[in-house]
Amino acid sequence: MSLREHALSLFRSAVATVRPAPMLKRAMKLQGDGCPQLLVKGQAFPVKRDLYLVGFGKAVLGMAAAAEEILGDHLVQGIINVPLGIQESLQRAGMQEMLLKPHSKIQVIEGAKNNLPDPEALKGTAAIQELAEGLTADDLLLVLISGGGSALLPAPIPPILLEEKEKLTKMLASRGAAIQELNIVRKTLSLLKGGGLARLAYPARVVSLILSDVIGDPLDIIASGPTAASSHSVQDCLRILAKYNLLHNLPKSVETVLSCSPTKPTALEDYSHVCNIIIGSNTLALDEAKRQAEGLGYAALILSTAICGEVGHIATLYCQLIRLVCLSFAGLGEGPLSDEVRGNLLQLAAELEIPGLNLAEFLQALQRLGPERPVCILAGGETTVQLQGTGKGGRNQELALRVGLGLHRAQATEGSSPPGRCEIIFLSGGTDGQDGPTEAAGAFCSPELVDEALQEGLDAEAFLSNNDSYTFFSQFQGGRHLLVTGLTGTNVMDIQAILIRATERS
Ligand SMILES: Nc1ncnc2c1ncn2[C@@H]1O[C@H](COP(=O)(O)OP(=O)(O)OP(=O)(O)O)[C@@H](O)[C@H]1O
Ligand SMILES: O=C(O)[C@H](O)CO
Repeated sequence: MSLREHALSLFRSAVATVRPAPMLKRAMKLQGDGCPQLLVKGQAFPVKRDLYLVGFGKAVLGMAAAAEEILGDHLVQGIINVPLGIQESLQRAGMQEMLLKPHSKIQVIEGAKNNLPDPEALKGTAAIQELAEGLTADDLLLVLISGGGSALLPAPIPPILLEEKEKLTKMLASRGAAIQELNIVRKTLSLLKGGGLARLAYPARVVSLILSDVIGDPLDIIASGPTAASSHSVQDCLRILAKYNLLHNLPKSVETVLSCSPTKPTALEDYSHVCNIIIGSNTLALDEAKRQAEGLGYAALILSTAICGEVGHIATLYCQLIRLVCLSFAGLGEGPLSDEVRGNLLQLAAELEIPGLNLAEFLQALQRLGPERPVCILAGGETTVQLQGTGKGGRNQELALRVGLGLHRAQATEGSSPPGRCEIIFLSGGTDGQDGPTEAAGAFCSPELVDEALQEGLDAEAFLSNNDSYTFFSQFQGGRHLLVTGLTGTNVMDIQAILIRATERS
């Protein structure tokens, strides 16, 4: 198998492990007939009367199908908001287990085309809101939450219009706001986000099962925390709007809502009826990829599950890591050249502030690896892209193209192939199967990409400067380097795999 096939198979197995059905079945059970109890990760919740289900997010269809199977007749009614086209896409992909059965008690509403709130998602949200409002103290509400939930549960506080909120979030995203910042703003302007759904469902017991797509798994940020106490205030929102220079041209309606927002977050006591439980994350997916890589004969290391920061800086980080491995394969793991690369990497890591990353320790582990076995470096997280151009792309394709360009430049300055001649493949992909508003999940690259593209008349750098990575990869070698999986029905952020093996020296 080629490195590329290995990378693809690692990506696929990482995604398979966080598919909704196996994950939900591992996490939840219904126990006892007379007085049934819902058991979630060791916690018991008595089902006193009726059991309801709501959900929103890219992975929620499969989560709901698995939940309905577990809950059986105890489930009275459910409503879920899921991405537009997901049922057809999963059907086409033969992923029947992610679809609801024909006489399901769960109503499915599809919306949020291209991960943006729309009137369909608004309609679904109104139905969820009505269901939550009608619950009593003896009811239990199971809430299924996954990434993409923010766009699928829009409820702008009047008089804010949906289009106004959409425009503002789009502007924040395009100026490089991180998901934390984006969702702090969304929470402030929404009825159901920031714990609003849990408050509406009171006095019913609320149990939320959450598939995390945010670094560090923060309950109040994932899908904008509709069932979690928010630790943020209107001042945090104002600070973010000021940071991105948006404070001075806000719509009147947004100004009105901001001026009436409570200055303190809601008290924790208001959430004593709620239990939020993370059932899946990027870590779970990367652990599986590592296991698979080892099975394929690689010395595999996980760099971090919290990769974040500007895409260009992360590309540099990966290029330098690749260089270090190649130097080590060439027997130059110790010496001035490697020391220089290590110094650059530590400097970069200090600037990037990737949560929990101990790069010095990682580099030591890397140094201990010999050239006998191929090396696999795995990482996960979510980079940010500051859009400058008008092209089509996503952060994974942009990252792959930048890494390709970086490896090419390094070769050009060294005047030869990487020392010791290494075969290298880099893959970056979104576990949801959709990278930005494109049909691809991500892309592969290698150090040869830039030269090969030039032979086809494609200038990688020009595409990058227009944020047009998707167009580049679609045209280059007939789209061979695009990672196309279709919607996967799950979502635990992005995954990167770097595979390197030593080749014969020339
Ligand atoms: N032309 C482009 N080139 C590079 N990145 C882009 C481009 N257009 C959009 N993006 C990036 O794509 C991201 C939005 O993609 P997507 O809708 O997949 O978001 P997401 O973060 O996966 O959504 P969620 O977090 O809700 O699951 C943003 O980070 C945005 O900067
Ligand atoms: O929906 C959202 O807000 C993002 O996917 C983060 O969870």
